[in-house]
Amino acid sequence: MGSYLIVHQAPSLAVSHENPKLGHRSANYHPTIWGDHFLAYDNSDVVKENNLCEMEPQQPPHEVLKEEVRKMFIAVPDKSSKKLDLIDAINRLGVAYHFESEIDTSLLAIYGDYDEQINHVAGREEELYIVALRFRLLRAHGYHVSCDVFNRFKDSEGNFKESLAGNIRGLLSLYEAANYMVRDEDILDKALVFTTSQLKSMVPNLNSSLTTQINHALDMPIHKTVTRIGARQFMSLYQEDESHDPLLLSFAKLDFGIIQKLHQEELSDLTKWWKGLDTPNEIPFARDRLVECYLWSLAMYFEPKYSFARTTVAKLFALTSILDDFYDIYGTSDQLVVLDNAIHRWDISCLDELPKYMRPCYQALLSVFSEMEKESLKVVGKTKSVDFAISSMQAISRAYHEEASWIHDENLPTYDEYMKLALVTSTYPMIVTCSTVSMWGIVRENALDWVTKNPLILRVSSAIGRLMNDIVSFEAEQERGELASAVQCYMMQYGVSKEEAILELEKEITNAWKDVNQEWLLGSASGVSKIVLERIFNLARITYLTYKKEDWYTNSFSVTKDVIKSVLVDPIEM
Ligand SMILES: CC(C)=CCC/C(C)=C/COP(=O)(O)OP(=O)(O)O
Repeated sequence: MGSYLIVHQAPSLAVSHENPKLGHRSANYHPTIWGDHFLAYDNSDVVKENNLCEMEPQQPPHEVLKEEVRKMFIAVPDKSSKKLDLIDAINRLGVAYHFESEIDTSLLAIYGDYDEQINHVAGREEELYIVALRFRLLRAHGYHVSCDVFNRFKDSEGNFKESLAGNIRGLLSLYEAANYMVRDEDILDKALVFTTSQLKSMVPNLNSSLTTQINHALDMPIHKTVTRIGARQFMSLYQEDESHDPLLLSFAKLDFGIIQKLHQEELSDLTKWWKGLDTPNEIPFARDRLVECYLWSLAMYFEPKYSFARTTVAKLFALTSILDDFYDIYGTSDQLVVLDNAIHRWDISCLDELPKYMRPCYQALLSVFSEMEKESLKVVGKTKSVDFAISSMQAISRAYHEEASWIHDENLPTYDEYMKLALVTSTYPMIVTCSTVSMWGIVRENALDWVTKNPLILRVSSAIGRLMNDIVSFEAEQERGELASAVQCYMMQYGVSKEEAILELEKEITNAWKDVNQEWLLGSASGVSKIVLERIFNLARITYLTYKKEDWYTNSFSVTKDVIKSVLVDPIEM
């Protein structure tokens, strides 16, 4: 396998202004660090979705192990705390998708007994772990259980009992549970502050394994973790835990390896497609980030049955990233008018009107949606839904174009004006619409009606994306003439400093997560497609990883590289 690190260090992102007023600027983005790496994966030995029984020769068959895990799951009574541990491990190891109905049945029973079980608990410190775990698993699966269960761990002054201080397991469990808070749950706000400070203060005195575990949790709570990335990391922790189940671990590793091969094959095909666009030569000023885009799409859905949606959405992320660079960086005002019109006419005959450098991207865009039509015709016998997907792409183009006019006119909109467009250019409404259409046959038609109404969970996760992105990238964008950002517009509208603006926007992000949690619970209870809700949730998760410190999408020399390596390159050791 060839080396994937073509470029060994991040070049500066200094901007070159050929003509800042009219466009044709460049942000000097570094080239792809993956090159043709994924082309090298040989497709012939890939185990496909319908052939998951194939395995490494010395391993027990995948299906046999799966049935053993199923038996083990059924053998543990729902009333036992061991069941909660097992559900948690299965979830965190990334194999819950094999046991959905078993987990649902158990959690329904656990939910049925919730009040009774809680009444049995006297609030002893050692019970904090299990109370918090039960709460977390039920909320994660859509049950709106009450946070009053944590009252019993408070002292007469309403603070968490000091005696909980040494209870690492309980504190970690409460910390993870508190991340599922919705608005007006003061006790969970307090729990998060209390557990965070307690855990941080313990770190210097703990052994290295516990330190890793705590630092890891503080950095990335389970709730905000992308399943596939979390699974890879959790496997090592689980293996070190003396009470781990070797059979479950073997199954999880085997499953991870099989799916990794499928992902490598998909990336190999995508790389061939991407090479057809010849981005390094045709559009050298644009970000060449196919693999990073695939990671985003993989974060939304890793399971084999979503292969078509996953690859389609990866293509859309990659093409949208190029469009963003046309509008933000390189296109002149006149060229952008032609581009936006062509996207609105959605007709291959527009090709000749476009500047040469825009043509491959336009052509590829139209053909991705044609593939979507073909698939839709094949799966449900009609293509109407693809019109909604096209409209969502046209809406992004229009919004990008309006944003570009702010750049060219050196105009700073108010925060409210800015956010109206910026929620569209976050890409989430388009991605979720196209994703829903690409999952045809797996989701029901009314899911698309719901998505096109731009429900609250979609609006707030778009806000998380937009605000997190802007907080880490507004200064670099400003240097190259993109004045409008959430931070800048907020400062202007409210007459506050940069620091104050960022603080306020961070509060908005915290509240947005509470709304995502609330809408997850409400949506689950009111019959909204869980499959679609989960995609939106997962978008918020990959956003959190990508933008929590810097723009790790644009800069591939970052955690993104390590994550891609761990999920898509490094084989799993059995
Ligand atoms: C993986 C993803 C999210 C791909 C979609 C393309 C995109 C909009 C990336 C973010 O770029 P940016 O930070 O330059 O966005 P903006 O210009 O909207 O701030």
